[in-house]
Amino acid sequence: MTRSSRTSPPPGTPVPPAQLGAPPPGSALGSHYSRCFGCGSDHPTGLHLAAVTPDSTTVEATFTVGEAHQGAPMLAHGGVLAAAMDEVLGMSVYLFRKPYVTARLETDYVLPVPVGTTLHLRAWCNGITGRKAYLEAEGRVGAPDGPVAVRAAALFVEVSMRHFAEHGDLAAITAEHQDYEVNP
Ligand SMILES: CCCCC/C=C\C/C=C\C/C=C\C/C=C\CCCC(=O)SCCNC(=O)CCNC(=O)[C@H](O)C(C)(C)COP(=O)(O)OP(=O)(O)OC[C@H]1O[C@@H](n2cnc3c(N)ncnc32)[C@H](O)[C@@H]1OP(=O)(O)O
Repeated sequence: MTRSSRTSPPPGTPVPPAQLGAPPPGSALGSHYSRCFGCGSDHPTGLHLAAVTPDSTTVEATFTVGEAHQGAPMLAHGGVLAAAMDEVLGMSVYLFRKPYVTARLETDYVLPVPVGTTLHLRAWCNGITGRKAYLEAEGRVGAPDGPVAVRAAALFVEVSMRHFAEHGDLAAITAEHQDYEVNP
């Protein structure tokens, strides 16, 4: 396989500026889908992440680890933490106003995260080249400048809305995304 496993952009890849139509600085981002495990308000056991963008290019959210998120007794499950990172990474690339999906996600677990911990999550884009977006995120304990407990780096790949229509549920997309043309 010749596919590169890199999650950081090739040298010289530009960091994209804020896009026309991106939410203004300070905006709450809302959920992209009400039944999303990461951000959906109608998901009964989801993470219910609510994010803001301070600057139209990065995303911030908090996630308090609950009893439902345990792996070892009273410690966060690594897969749940990866899901939280995936969600904020996805939200951050969506600021560039195109649909993307996660192609590769790397997670570094730096500190154990006890139940009851509030993680301050932040995600940002390090560069976009063609369909490939290189993203990074971190989760800090207790405060935006607290110790880093989790780091993530990811490659997201741009897709068309047809991706979600063909592989998922077109009716659910049109119900919640009237702003999108599935077949532009
Ligand atoms: C109501 C419904 C709403 C629907 C959503 C609507 C809009 C979105 C709106 C808002 C979103 C906001 C927030 C979202 C927040 C969180 C969501 C979390 C995101 C996820 O959780 S999403 C689920 C998990 N995700 C998948 O379900 C993907 C499954 N997968 C595929 O669908 C294909 O695999 C795909 C499309 C990735 C590529 O397929 P493809 O055929 O289009 O393109 P191809 O293979 O040519 O790749 C092109 C270039 O990427 C390189 N590349 C590809 N994969 C790579 C890998 N793994 N490692 C290294 N490089 C890779 C190639 O090497 C090539 O590179 P090069 O161009 O240099 O050759």
